[in-house]
Amino acid sequence: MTGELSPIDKAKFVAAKRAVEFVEDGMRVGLGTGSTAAWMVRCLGELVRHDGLNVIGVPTSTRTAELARSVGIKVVSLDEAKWLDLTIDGADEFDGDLNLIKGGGGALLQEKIVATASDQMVVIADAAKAVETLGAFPLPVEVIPFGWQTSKALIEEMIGSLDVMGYLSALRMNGDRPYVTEEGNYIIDLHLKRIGNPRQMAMVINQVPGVVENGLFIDICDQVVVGYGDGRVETRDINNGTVEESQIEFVESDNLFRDLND
Ligand SMILES: O=C(CO)[C@H](O)[C@H](O)COP(=O)(O)O
Repeated sequence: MTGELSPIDKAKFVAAKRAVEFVEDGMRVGLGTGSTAAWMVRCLGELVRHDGLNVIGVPTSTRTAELARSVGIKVVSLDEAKWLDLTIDGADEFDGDLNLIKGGGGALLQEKIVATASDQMVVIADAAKAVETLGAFPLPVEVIPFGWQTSKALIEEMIGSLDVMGYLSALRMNGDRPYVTEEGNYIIDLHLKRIGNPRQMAMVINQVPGVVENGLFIDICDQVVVGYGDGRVETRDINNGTVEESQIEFVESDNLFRDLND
């Protein structure tokens, strides 16, 4: 079964497997969205079903909620949980300060709210997500549909004076229609190539009327667990500056390795 996994899936899987070691009995856990987070939900489900781990999950999207329920994790809303011990989520990019770009999967708003409501955020990623400077991945900005073209023009105007290499922006599409988030909003992807000052960028973008949130996660992430295709895992901790290395074994399991296309 594991022979069917690509190196990138193996990297995502081992990062996820290591990250669920952070989950303790009785915790309320934010469950991220995306292909790496889906591995984490499956790994957590295994611990719930086979080891009797008692956790409550707060999902960041409908697809994560469905997956979590299907693997046996009890799911509640953030308002029911109120505060979380830990959130584990993927990212599109992370830098040396563990600042992130998120939202490639369109769930940035719920992801940011859930991560911010957590004592600890652990990001899981394959090594290709590590960058020196954020911005090669287009920065998603969630805007309300009303007047979105005006918001887009204002964003371009405001970020034009910041430390970036380009400021092309594009409305995210789903076929021939705008992509619509779970909150009914649109996403504008900013092709900046390089974000010299992510903190300033995040603040400036959120000043534009119509902007709901942007995909820059500044000072939110505590640890990044980086997976490699050969099973190696590095856990980088921003609070104590440590990098811990470990090796994760692939354990064949029909439950874990199904739905690879999630
Ligand atoms: O921010 C996200 C979804 O909004 C994802 O975490 C991000 O896009 C990474 O996804 P993947 O693990 O599939 O590469």
